[in-house]
Amino acid sequence: MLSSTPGIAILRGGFLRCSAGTSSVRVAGFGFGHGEGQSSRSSILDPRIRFSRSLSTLRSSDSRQGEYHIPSSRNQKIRPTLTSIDNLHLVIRHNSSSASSSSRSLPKLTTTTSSSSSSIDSTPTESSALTQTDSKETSKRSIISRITANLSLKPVAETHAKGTEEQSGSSSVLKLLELAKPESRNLGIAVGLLLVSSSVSMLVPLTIGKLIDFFSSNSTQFLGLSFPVAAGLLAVTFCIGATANAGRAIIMRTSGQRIIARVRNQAYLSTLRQEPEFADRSAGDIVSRLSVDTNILGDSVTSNLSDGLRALISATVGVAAMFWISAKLTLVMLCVVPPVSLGAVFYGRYLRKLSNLTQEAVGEMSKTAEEKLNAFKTVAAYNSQPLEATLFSKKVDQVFQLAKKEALMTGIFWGASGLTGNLAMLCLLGYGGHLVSISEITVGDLTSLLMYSAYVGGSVSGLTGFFTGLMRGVGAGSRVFWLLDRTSNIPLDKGIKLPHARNGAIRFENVKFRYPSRQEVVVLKGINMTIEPGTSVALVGSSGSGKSSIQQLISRFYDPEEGKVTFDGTDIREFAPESWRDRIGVVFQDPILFAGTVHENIAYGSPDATREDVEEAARAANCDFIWDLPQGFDTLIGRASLSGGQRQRVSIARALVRNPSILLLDEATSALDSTSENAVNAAIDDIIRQKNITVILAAHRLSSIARAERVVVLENGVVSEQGRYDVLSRKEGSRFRTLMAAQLLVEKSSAGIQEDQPQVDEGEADASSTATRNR
Ligand SMILES: Nc1ncnc2c1ncn2[C@@H]1O[C@H](COP(=O)(O)OP(=O)(O)OP(=O)(O)O)[C@@H](O)[C@H]1O
Repeated sequence: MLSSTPGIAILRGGFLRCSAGTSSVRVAGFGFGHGEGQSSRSSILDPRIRFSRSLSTLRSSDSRQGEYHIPSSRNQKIRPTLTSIDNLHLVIRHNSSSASSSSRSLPKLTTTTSSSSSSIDSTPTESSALTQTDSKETSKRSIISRITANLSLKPVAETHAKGTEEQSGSSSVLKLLELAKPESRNLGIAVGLLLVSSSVSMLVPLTIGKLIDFFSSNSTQFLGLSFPVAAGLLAVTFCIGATANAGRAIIMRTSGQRIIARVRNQAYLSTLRQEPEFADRSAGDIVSRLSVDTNILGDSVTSNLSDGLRALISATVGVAAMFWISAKLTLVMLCVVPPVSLGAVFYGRYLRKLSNLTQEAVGEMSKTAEEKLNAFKTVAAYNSQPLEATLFSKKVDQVFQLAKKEALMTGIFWGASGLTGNLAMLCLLGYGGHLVSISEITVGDLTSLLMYSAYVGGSVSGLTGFFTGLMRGVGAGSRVFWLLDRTSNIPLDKGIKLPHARNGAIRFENVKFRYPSRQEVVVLKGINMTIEPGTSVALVGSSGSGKSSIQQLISRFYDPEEGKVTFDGTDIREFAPESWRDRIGVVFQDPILFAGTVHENIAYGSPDATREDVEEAARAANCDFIWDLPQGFDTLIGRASLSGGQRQRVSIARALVRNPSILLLDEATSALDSTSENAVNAAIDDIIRQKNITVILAAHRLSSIARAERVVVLENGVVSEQGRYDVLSRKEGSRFRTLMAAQLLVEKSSAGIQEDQPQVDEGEADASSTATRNR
């Protein structure tokens, strides 16, 4: 079942077949992200790479003997070569239950000896589920369900299987059709109208041929009727055709737009439910998927489908009519179809590939522009316009190069198919003229044939356009579906609901963490600390020591790589993130305001907050300035229409209005002047004194740190010291004193030398300021 050789693990037996000669997988060097959701396209498609990634995770996260379940959908032959693990005891089991889905859940580590596996990534069980409903969660859920219900769509997770990488062509076509399903009634009507309008337009060549024969003969009958009656009937028929055509176009376009709207809403909802890291990494690309790709996709399932159907009907009816007029001539014409169709298939495939590349390049371009436009003032202040223009133009050039390739291919294809069509027409004229001269067909028949062949030619090129459009839609679809199908690494609604009444200590137990996007840096190397409910803790440490990271782990924007964060004794991974985050108020270092009124900004995330609640929170956060604004709380503000300090205070009010039981303040007073800082600190003091909110503040300033009951000093990824502020600041040689030396000195000198102030020697102050300069 397993083989354990220093450096090499060979898998065989009933778990995972292996054989010599299959390609080996080097574990070292694969920089995969933490968790399944970070996998690249190839890693999902290629089980060997999934396998290697899993091993690399195992290597980095657990050096104990362990049984490691690797989800694999194929019974693959694998011979992995472990380049840097010695004496690894490995059991690899082909797990049929996980094989059925392309699971993205974090892999589990279980002990080999225990039959009842003790999972590190424990999944919440039904028995531990708490039934108390949270009204805020319910209202949020109802908003989401309203969005999806209005669009007659099931929630993302139900509609699609678990996240897959970008779709293959056939599955995208199926999904494309699935998308059009809710519109099937409308589309059915449109197809009916299309049949009517196409049939009517196919009457035109026949009528013209008959007209020529009618006028070139002495007959009094046209189409078996008197000329005026026949002409009147034809006019009515053409009117019906025109009405049907208009109806078809209206219905098709409206359905298309409805499909686009539905996909956009779904894709955006799916994006919002991803873990923050995902959006940080690919915001520009997501915007491009939501705007450009959805448009292409919508066009593909409606206008393109409609044009394709019309072309198909025209071609079929046209060919039938041609056969009816002259089978010989028609056969001559049809010689052209196979080469054109073959060309269309190759061209369509090429176009699909190109379309994917183009959309990716457009995504990159949008990302670049978006990033720089968001930092417009920085660009202007550093006169970086030329540099930015150059960077953007490089991205534009990538799009242009791809468009050029497409233009070249399109030109060649259409030129060649046009030439083939014209040559066929010449053959038709020559051979048809001969048939007229031997009276096998009339001039009118030849005219009708010529017209039908032009119609059929047009239809064939329409079908080609349909095929290439479909391929383009499939390309765009795979990008949109990828977004729709992606399952978050931290699914918002998975887990138990946390009742508001429940409170307890937050405990970090040997927490190790690194950012998925920067695997080489271990930010937290084993954090252990306990924060009792209703107490306040200041996280102190040099810049980059991990203060914000700790707060992000508490918010569950990320999960630890090892160890756990518990609340009231329960791993916070067991709580549904939505329900857990409802307990938390966060004030970020760089608070963001949205376009809207001050009231809306403070009530953001608390839809039930009344004006009184908002005003109370604003008062507590010392937002006096709001009352002086022209329209008070109804004043419209935007991203940057308040000062930094005002933004920070609004942000504190936003956190307080949630009535949180945990308040995370990340440098919450860094943008405030000393008067405002004192006022906000006084507000924080009040909160701390009330003892019903656990306050965790990351701070550099002594004035903020001193408010907290306890100080936790972070150094080199671990807690190097913790204790009460007054104790640490007085303790000779404490890490805290060394870190704060410069500030303690300033404070001492500004306050005059007081007996009760901590004594800091010059050496410490120098060391600290030198360290700061060096950094
Ligand atoms: N999103 C991210 N992706 C990758 N690395 C990150 C990310 N955010 C922070 N880091 C890195 O993690 C480390 C800890 O950062 P963190 O923001 O937690 O420090 P901090 O103590 O809060 O710093 P500061 O006091 O300057 O705010 C730093 O080395 C930083 O570069």
